[in-house]
Amino acid sequence: MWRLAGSAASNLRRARPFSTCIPGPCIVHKRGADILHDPWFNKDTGFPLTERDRLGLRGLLPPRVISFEQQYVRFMESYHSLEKNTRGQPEGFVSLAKWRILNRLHDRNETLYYRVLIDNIEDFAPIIYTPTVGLVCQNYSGLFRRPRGMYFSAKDKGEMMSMIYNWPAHQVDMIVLTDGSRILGLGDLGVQGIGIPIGKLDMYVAAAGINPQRILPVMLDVGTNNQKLLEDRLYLGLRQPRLEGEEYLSIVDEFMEAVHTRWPKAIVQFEDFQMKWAFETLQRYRKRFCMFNDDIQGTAGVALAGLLGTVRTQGRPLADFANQKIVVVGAGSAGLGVLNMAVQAVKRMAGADANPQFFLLDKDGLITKARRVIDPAAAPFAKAPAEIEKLGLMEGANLIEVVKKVKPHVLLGLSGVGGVFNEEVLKAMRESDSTKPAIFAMSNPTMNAECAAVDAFKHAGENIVFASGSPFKNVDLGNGKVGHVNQANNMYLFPGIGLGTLLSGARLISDGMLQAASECLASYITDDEIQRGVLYPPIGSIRDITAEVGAAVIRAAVAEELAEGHGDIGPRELRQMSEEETVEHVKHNMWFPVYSPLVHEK
Ligand SMILES: NC(=O)c1ccc[n+]([C@@H]2O[C@H](COP(=O)([O-])OP(=O)(O)OC[C@H]3O[C@@H](n4cnc5c(N)ncnc54)[C@H](O)[C@@H]3O)[C@@H](O)[C@H]2O)c1
Ligand SMILES: O=C(O)C[C@H](O)C(=O)O
Ligand SMILES: [Mg+2]
Repeated sequence: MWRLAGSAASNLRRARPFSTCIPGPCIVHKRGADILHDPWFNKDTGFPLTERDRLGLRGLLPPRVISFEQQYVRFMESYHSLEKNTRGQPEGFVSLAKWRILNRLHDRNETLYYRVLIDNIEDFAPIIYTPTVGLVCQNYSGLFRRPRGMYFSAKDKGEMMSMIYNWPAHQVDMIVLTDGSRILGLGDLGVQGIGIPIGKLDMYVAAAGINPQRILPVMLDVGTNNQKLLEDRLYLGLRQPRLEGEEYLSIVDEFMEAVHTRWPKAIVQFEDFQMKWAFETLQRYRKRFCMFNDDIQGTAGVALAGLLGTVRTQGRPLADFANQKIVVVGAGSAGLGVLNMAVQAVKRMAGADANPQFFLLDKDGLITKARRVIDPAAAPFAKAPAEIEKLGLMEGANLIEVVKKVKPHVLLGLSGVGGVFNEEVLKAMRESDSTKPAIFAMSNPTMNAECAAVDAFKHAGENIVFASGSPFKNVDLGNGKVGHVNQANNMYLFPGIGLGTLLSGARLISDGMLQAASECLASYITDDEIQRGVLYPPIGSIRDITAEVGAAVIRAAVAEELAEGHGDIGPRELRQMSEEETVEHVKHNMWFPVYSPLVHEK
């Protein structure tokens, strides 16, 4: 019987798996030192003596066998002493040191890595995901020690069909793909953007229980337009300007064909593509491949769930969403994705003729039909000049004017510009027509957030509802009152979208499946939580919420007759499952990190 000390022990106990599946033996095709160097199978000092004999490991490890639980405690102790030893150091330095220690474990022993990640997700998500992952991408070429995932470059044209077979796993379920052109709000980071697919897939394992042997982060390196990187002698990507037009698309086409040939049912999540390619590739592939764009579609679902929550915080019926005045700052892939989904929701609630009160701004101010050059994707949301003249506004009006004149219920930022919700803008939100004005500063990472949580409560008032894309601490409002900070991040949906699609066996991801995911997230929050300004569940319960979202996606796929089944479970069985049974089915299929007995096979 082992004993654990302090919080490491309680975390480990609290996070017992809800999955009942007992892992069977795992077949390995290697022996000896090769196993110790393979993070998928390595157990470090945790190999039992019988296994050491069976796998040719005797003598390659110190004699004492250390249990999984002891290894866990040991890691957490070294993590906590790192925290102690770096106290008072600059924030970026500390975050990178934490990322390094986690990354070393990731490279060495994935089972232990994912166990500590799942059990401590609240503390570790800000390290392996936003905001630290942004810093990691910015410094990737210098931090690089070992490769992770696959790199397809413009120089590999014509070779991808054979290259895809270089990946050692027989089966891949989930791929996250980027071309590095718009990494968070940090711009074009070229090959260094690979950190994002890695972080997203870590969330897939932690939140959705996707087996880490079946995930694949991919970088499509078509060059970079980041001059600083092109001049950096340590830069690890192609030192050439980005491919454009047909040349670019032919590279993405070739990659998608190669993936589809080897793993016809793998799901591809497009991540952090600059806007023009984000929309173009979504349109190009969504009917042919099982894919989605997380920044357009995942973000939209999370934002819509939060927007519906804000209607509830005002004590109004959900149908009142059709009357909400929402100012969206940022007309890129994320902002337009949100508006598309929000308009669809209004039309469902108030009929096709409804005229949503949504206002869209980009770097040139309020977008109206009077604008000379307008992006086709933004055109449907451009206001008619006559309509806004009534409010005393005109084409290109700046943010402060718009907020003062519109008095919006919600101010939502997806601009990538840190601090654009300045003191004046936030103070103007005090005149909002809502009893509970909502401020969503959704841009990432932290320094690119439109405002910090503390400033939002200070300037816009204590009765606001606040959400940000990157985590902020709750705000102490004095007198025992707390301003709750929500994290409006697509991490609440993409893992469930991927897992639900996988288990449904659908060959494509429909709008209905995405809408079901968003509605499921929206309905997860109780009235009591809503009263406290809580719009999203705590990240500590992300595995639970992902199971619910996954089940909602499966049921939508079944209802639309897209579900073809997965493994032993066919479409008929899926159709016959009740709502609760579907959730149980999803939970049962979530991978959970424990050491499986290893059996060698040649
Ligand atoms: N919280 C989340 O889940 C989430 C999801 C996706 C994207 N994001 C964040 O949203 C941001 C934008 O992402 P994107 O893919 O839409 O980028 P994008 O480059 O496609 O779009 C950015 C938009 O912001 C506009 N903009 C720039 N400066 C502005 C200013 N001063 N005022 C008003 N608008 C301005 C641009 O004109 C453009 O329309 C990034 O920081 C990203 O990290 C967050
Ligand atoms: O990566 C995130 O944290 C969210 C989102 O996908 C983004 O691009 O900012
Ligand atoms: Mg993204």
